[in-house]
This record gives sequence, structure tokens and C-alpha cells, in this order.
Amino acid sequence: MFKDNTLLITGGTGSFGNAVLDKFLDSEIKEIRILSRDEKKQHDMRLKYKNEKIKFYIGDVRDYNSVNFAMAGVDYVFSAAALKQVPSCEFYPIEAVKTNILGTENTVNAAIANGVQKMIALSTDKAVYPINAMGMSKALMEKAVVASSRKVIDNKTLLSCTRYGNVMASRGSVIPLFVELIKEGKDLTITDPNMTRFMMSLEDAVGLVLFAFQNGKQGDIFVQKSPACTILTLAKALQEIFKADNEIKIIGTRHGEKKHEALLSREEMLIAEDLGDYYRVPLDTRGLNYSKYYSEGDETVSKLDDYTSANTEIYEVDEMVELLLSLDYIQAELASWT
Ligand SMILES: O=c1ccn([C@@H]2O[C@H](COP(=O)(O)OP(=O)(O)O[C@H]3O[C@H](CO)[C@H](O)[C@H](O)[C@H]3O)[C@@H](O)[C@H]2O)c(=O)[nH]1
Repeated sequence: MFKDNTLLITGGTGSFGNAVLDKFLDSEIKEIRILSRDEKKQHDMRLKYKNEKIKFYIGDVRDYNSVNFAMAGVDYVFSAAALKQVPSCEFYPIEAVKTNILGTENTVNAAIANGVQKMIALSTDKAVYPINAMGMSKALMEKAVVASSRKVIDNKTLLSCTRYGNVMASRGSVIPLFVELIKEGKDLTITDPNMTRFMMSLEDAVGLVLFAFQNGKQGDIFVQKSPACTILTLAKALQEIFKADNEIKIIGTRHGEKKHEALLSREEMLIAEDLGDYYRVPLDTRGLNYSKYYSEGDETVSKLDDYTSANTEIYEVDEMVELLLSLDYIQAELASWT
């Protein structure tokens, strides 16, 4: 897939970069550039991989020159640099604007200026009907990427986005938290037992990005069809796996949380192409004719539903047990537990 190519991953020391490096290094790729701010994380990565094909660039997507410098001679870009913690973006929304929106805009502009062939920007379900600053900034990031895709001359640089939901067992997320609470014999702190979340593995997330890479056309947004479950189901499944009987304590919905997440809005569902495991939302090529915008609607939109974690396939406890047991993280925890 990457024979003799140079790839740039912005925010490459994060979970996405770590998930793809082994796989990419195993190909005939020429070079992988990691652009990020943190020397320590780059150092750790350098020691971990000890591979000449990885080149490290210290820089910040907020600074056009640093992105532009890393972009020279690059064929493909995965734009993963982001502020993605809900609370920190809530407290510092303008920082989210700077990294997620303006930083991605810099990456797009540098990609176009350097004749990059393809760039995939990573987004999240929290960008659909966003209620927190993280989701809002990601929503505008998507808009900026899609708007830029309309003005690329001769489609020389192909721009597309992927949205994924919660990545199971990612650092700081609910699954490792519940496992810790189970181990310590503490109450399982459930926000709302009926709250639902899409359940994706890190491999799913990588698969989605690679699918977008291979199939994306100008301005596309890709999502993967994913199962979901309620938080109560998740807690019960973990209790079953670890044969635990911790009490359940309802703590209430946290700041900036939605009851259900959405991967596609109903307007997107209207135009989405069903590709089996994925949906492709093509570029909206309607002209910017304002009078039409105000006077013409589309009846079919009213008949459609959003694609949400409440109306996708909802896993019950036994299905969640099976899914969780397929995760390396759960297997390792289980091994150390017994
Ligand atoms: O003690 C807890 C913690 C979480 N939850 C619930 O578990 C679900 C998942 O919570 P996570 O914290 O794992 O994930 P979030 O959907 O809240 O979002 C997470 O993933 C985001 C990226 O998509 C951001 O990184 C964000 O900061 C991070 O919390 C939510 O319904 C939440 O209400 C509980 O019931 N109890």
C-alpha cells in the first residue's frame, strides 16, 4: 500500500500512531514522519521502535512553518494531532480551536502546497450534534477539511475524514476504570445506566482510517458501522468476566456528556453510501445558492433517523462479554487477575 512512499502522521506519538507503526513498518514504506510537540514521547517511541525509517519532527500543527517543514516530499498524511479530552477542551475551548481547527487547516494548506496525494483527518462521533467544546471543534475541523476539498485544483490532494466512536479500553476511558474498580473491590460508578456508547476497538479505528485511505474520494467522510451498549450492560459484562460482584453506584451524567452519541446525522444518512461495514458520506456539491437554500427543502430528510448509539445494533451482556474478551487488554488483565 505504501511502497516507496513517505507518510506523515501529525500527533503521531498518540494512540493512533502507536497502533499503526508496526503495521506500516512491516510494509515497503520509505519513511514515516512523526510530527508532535513532546520530546519525551518521541524519545520513548524512538527507543521502542529503533527503526531508521521513522523520522521525528518536533513541531506544532498550530505553527504553519513547522507543519510545512515536515511536509516536504510527503506523499500521504494522517492528521491525528488533536486535543481530545472533553474536560480540558471545556475549560480551554480556544486551545481546542487552535489545535483542532486551525492546526488541521494548517495541515491541509501545507499538504496542498506540497502536492501531497492524500490526507485523512481523524474525527469523532462527538462532532455530530456536538454539545461540548471538543466535539464542536472537531465538527468545525471536518467542515474546514471538506470546504478545502472543494477548492483543491485538479483534485491533486485528496482530502477526507473519518469519524470513530469510543475506542474500547483507551487510556483514561471507562473500561480500564471499571476494571481498576473491580480489582480494588470498589463500587462501579455508573453515570447513567441507560447511556449508550458505540464500541470500537483500536483495530477497528485503524481499519476505518485505512479503508478511507484506500477508498476515499475528494471530501468524503467515512464511519464504520459499530455496535453499542448501555453502560449498565458494559458494567455487568465486566463483572461477569472478572467474576466480581461490586455494588453499582449511580453518579449522574458528567459535564458535557450526551446520553447517546451519533455517527451520522439524518441529513448525512440521506446521502450516505452503504458500503457494507462502512458508510461513505460524499462531498456536498450543492452550489452556494442562498435563495435556494431558504426556499427548497427535502422531504426525505424528515423520514430518516440519525445513526446513533441508541438505534444501531445494541449488544446485550453475553455479546459484550465476547467482544471484551477479544481485547488484548482484557485478556492481559484477566491473566494477571487469576
Ligand atoms: O466513571 C464512569 C466513567 C464513565 N462512564 C460512562 O462511560 C461512557 C464512556 O465514558 P468514557 O470516559 O470512556 O468516554 P467518553 O465518551 O466520556 O469520552 C472519552 O473519549 C473521548 C474521545 O472520544 C475523550 O477523550 C473524552 O475525554 C473521554 O472521556 C460514558 O457514557 C460515561 O458516562 C461511567 O458510567 N462511569
